[in-house]
Amino acid sequence: MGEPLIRYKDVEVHQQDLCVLNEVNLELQKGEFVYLIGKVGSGKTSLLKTFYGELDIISGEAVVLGYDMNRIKRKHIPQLRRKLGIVFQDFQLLTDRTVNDNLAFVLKATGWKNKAEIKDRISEVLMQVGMGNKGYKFPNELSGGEQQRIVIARAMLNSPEIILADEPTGNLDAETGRAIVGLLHNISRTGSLVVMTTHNLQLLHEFPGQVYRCAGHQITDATSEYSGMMPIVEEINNNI
Ligand SMILES: Nc1ncnc2c1ncn2[C@@H]1O[C@H](COP(=O)(O)OP(=O)(O)OP(=O)(O)O)[C@@H](O)[C@H]1O
Repeated sequence: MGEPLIRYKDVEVHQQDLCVLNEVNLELQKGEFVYLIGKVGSGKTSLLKTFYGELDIISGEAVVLGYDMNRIKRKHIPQLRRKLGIVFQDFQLLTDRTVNDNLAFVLKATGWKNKAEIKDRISEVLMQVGMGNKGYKFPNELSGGEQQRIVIARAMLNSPEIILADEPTGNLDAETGRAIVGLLHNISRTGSLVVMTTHNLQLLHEFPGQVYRCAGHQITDATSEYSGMMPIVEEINNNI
């Protein structure tokens, strides 16, 4: 195995004066699909926010894509974020422009200049998320699930090594949510590390991955608890 893309050793995560998590030890590798689970307020989002420099590390060693997150300078954070795909509620689509223009906006902001290359890249990511024919639409002309696909397409634009998704299925019906997680799962198979938070434990069976649980200010590897889990429907059938 190569150098982990995210390596945390005895990290403490705070929200202002509150210690949210301590002794966080993680090594997350290329191509892994990682779930962060845990009750409301257990620290999942806070941990994700430390990965992209939104929340400072209080103590411990934290390295993300080679950046030392204890010492990273503010001016280097945009550089790091360009290598990450972020799928968060706070990063919604701009409602005053089409899908194509939303995506072009990000590419231009990250240094793309050639119009033909911008157009090609946009078509490519829209195809990848199954939205090849929706580029001309405005966000409010799309369903919640379609908008989430576009948000994922936007996160993929610069071929990030890591995708961070905070409850990407949060506002979606079960079937649409599954399709979104399926999409993220496929992206991880192409070599990106995908880290997502969820409250929907059924997903852990359908799309297996590494599972970390936040509870009692600690994070523990819970993968083995879910690797043999059976879908609820099968369990019921087998019990009849
Ligand atoms: N901006 C903030 N300022 C102060 N405290 C915060 C802030 N954001 C979160 N917290 C607190 O930090 C703790 C962890 O919150 P966090 O959002 O990381 O939990 P979570 O596991 O992601 O919860 P959820 O499942 O509801 O999304 C909670 O006690 C929360 O109240």
